[in-house]
Parts: sequence; C-alpha cells; structure tokens
Amino acid sequence: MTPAARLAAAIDILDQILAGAPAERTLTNWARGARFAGSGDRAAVRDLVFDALRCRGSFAALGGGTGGRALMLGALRAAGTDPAGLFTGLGHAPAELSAAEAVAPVPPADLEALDWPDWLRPRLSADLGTAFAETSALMRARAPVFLRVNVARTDRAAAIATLAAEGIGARPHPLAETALEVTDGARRIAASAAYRDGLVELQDAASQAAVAMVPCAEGAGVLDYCAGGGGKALALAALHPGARITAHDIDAGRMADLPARAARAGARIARAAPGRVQGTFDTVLVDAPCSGSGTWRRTPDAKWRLTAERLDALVALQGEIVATAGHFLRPGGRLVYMTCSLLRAENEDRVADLQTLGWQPETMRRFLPSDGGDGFFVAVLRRDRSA
Ligand SMILES: C[S@@+](CC[C@H](N)C(=O)[O-])C[C@H]1O[C@@H](n2cnc3c(N)ncnc32)[C@H](O)[C@@H]1O
Repeated sequence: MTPAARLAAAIDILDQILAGAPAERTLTNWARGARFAGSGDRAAVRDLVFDALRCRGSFAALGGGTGGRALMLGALRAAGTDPAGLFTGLGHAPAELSAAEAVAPVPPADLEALDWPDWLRPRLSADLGTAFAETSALMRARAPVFLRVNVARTDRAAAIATLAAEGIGARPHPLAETALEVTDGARRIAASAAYRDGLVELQDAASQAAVAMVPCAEGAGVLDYCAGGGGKALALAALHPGARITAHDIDAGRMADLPARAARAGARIARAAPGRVQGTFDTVLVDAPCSGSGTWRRTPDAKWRLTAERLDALVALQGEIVATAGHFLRPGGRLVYMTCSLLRAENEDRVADLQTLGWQPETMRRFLPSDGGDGFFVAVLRRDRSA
C-alpha cells in the first residue's frame, strides 16, 4: 500500500471507531478484508489509528474537524507534513483537500492538554498538579513494551540473551528488578520460545513494581480477589514461590487462561469460583476495576468512552469490592489496593475512605508515565487493632 492508501484506510477505520465500534475489532475486521495489505501495511495503519485516538483532541484542532479525515489531516500537520501531497484523490489516496481544508488552523497554545476529554481535563490537572503537563505530553505517545522476567525460572541477563537469540532486543528497566524494556522486535514476542516457555510475560513495568510492594512472607496465604487473567497473581508467584496464592474474580471467564499461563510459568495458583472464597488470608490484593486512565496509551479509545457517570459508578464499585475483600483477611493481615488509574477519586480518595473504616496505609505509591511505565497506584493497608 502507498502511504496515501494507508491514510485512506485509517480514515475509514477511524470513522467506524468514532461511530462507536471497538478499536481492536475494527482493525482486525479491516485486516481480514484487506488481502492486499502486508504485515508492514497492517502495522502502519494500526499505528495511524492508535496515534489518532491518543491525540484525538489535538489532531482535531489541527485538522479542523472531528471525523477520521480531519484527524489524519491533523496528524500530518502535527508531523510537519503538508497534507496536499498525500490527499491527491489519485489511486487509493484520500480525496483532494477542499478549499477550507487546505487552510491550516492556528494551533491553540495548550495543544497537548486537548488530548484529554473536556470533562476530565480540569480534574486531572488538579489531581496531577505540577505533573499534569508532562503526563499529558507522555500520554500522547505510544507506550513502551515491557516484559516481566519470570525470576522463578531465569534471571534478567539470561532472559536478555535468550530473547536476543530470537531477534528481540531488551534491556533492564529501573522501575522493577524483574522488568525488561523491549527495544526491538516487539512483534516477535508472542511467537518466541522465551515467551512460550514461560521465561517472560508481557507486563507493564509499573504493575511489576507494584507487585514487588505486596507484603508476602514465606509460605503466606494470598488472595488475589480481582485476579482477571492473573497478571498480578503470576508476578507474585514468581517473586514468592513459597506463597499459597488463590485467584478469584467475579467473572470466572476472565480467569479461563490462568491455568495455562500458570503451567507455562511453572507457578501454582489455586482458583476460587466467583463468590466462593474459603478461609482467611495473610494478604488480600484488590486490583480493582477502574477507569484504566493510566493505561490509555495502550487503549486510547477507552479514554474517550469514559464518562463522569461511569467514573462515579466505578468509584462506588471499588468501595464495595474492597469492603467485601477485607472480610477475607486474617487479623493483622494486609490489604493491598491497586488501580491502573491516574485519578485521585480512584486512588488516594479510596484510601481516605478506608481510613475512616479503620484502615491505615503503611505504604502508598503513585506511578506516573514519567517513571517509565503506565500510570498506576498501590496502597498497602493494615487495620487498626481498635477498629
Ligand atoms: C483491573 S482488572 C484485574 C486485572 C488482573 N488483576 C491482572 O493483573 O491481570 C479488574 C478485575 O476485577 C473484576 N471484578 C469486577 N467486579 C468484581 C467484584 N465485585 N468482585 C471481584 N472481582 C471483580 C473484573 O472482572 C476484572 O477482571
């Protein structure tokens, strides 16, 4: 495909996503129908679409509209490329520019802040304070790809060598002892022997750093109450091979792949059916359902779907889940609350609520993209004996 034909494909895909279609499925459907598109074309079109979703507000301002065509115009202008050279109407290129489109709008001063939804921008600005501008800028770019080295099976140096032999470049990342940042060949990971043999897993570096903060003595019982696909449970099992870990999720289907993932990693993780957790635990981990705002570089369409009402509902749900999960702690045990959110309402405010119920934070950390990984939050809490 020519660069102009890729743009035309991206415009069409973006229009479907902007009309409400899920981004991943829309891209997959396009790729299935586009037999003429090679793997390089598919990757390039995907990048155009995801970049435009991440930078939807600023590209719209530069493109003079809100549809797929305006977003691609804006993307070209943001990159310093004159769109007239590609919007030619020739072959598979997008139609020629209209007289109005040919005039580049004057970019507003706070261009990067436009890439947050209007209703959320003031809240995030207040929540992030002096980190708002840098976070806004970083969240507009593609996220790095991170691997977690399964330290129960190998170490970072050996994992780097194994990956290199398969054409995948990786280097240690300072955020976590287990983290590697992929520098080359990310698309080869899923098919690599290192991945298939359970030496590495895909996991964000901030998630890995948060798991390293989970208190877990030798032989401790840990309940991962919102285990989903088991990313945190698997990371914990690798760090603490002696721990007795139980995974639970309200949606059993989300844990369907966990046995296979655990087998690949050589980890032992028990599963509890929804609502059927038995006994008490030394540590209860709540990786709560949240806005996902810290991960919006990877799922940029979710950024534009979140509403104030949905956020309020999530905050209420987080309070309910943590209250229920707390019942499974033995006296003196630790409750660990995590989200992949940048928002105070889902993080510090939830901890403040827990404090009114007698929980005291022992450790608390907010991770920002400037730390290298996704936005993430973790608090380790202990209950007052008197409460
Ligand atoms: C952030 S995701 C978990 C991600 C997972 N821990 C991982 O590392 O891959 C949140 C999970 O909470 C689950 N969930 C939502 N409501 C719940 C509830 N009331 N009780 C338990 N789990 C719940 C969702 O099904 C979802 O899998």
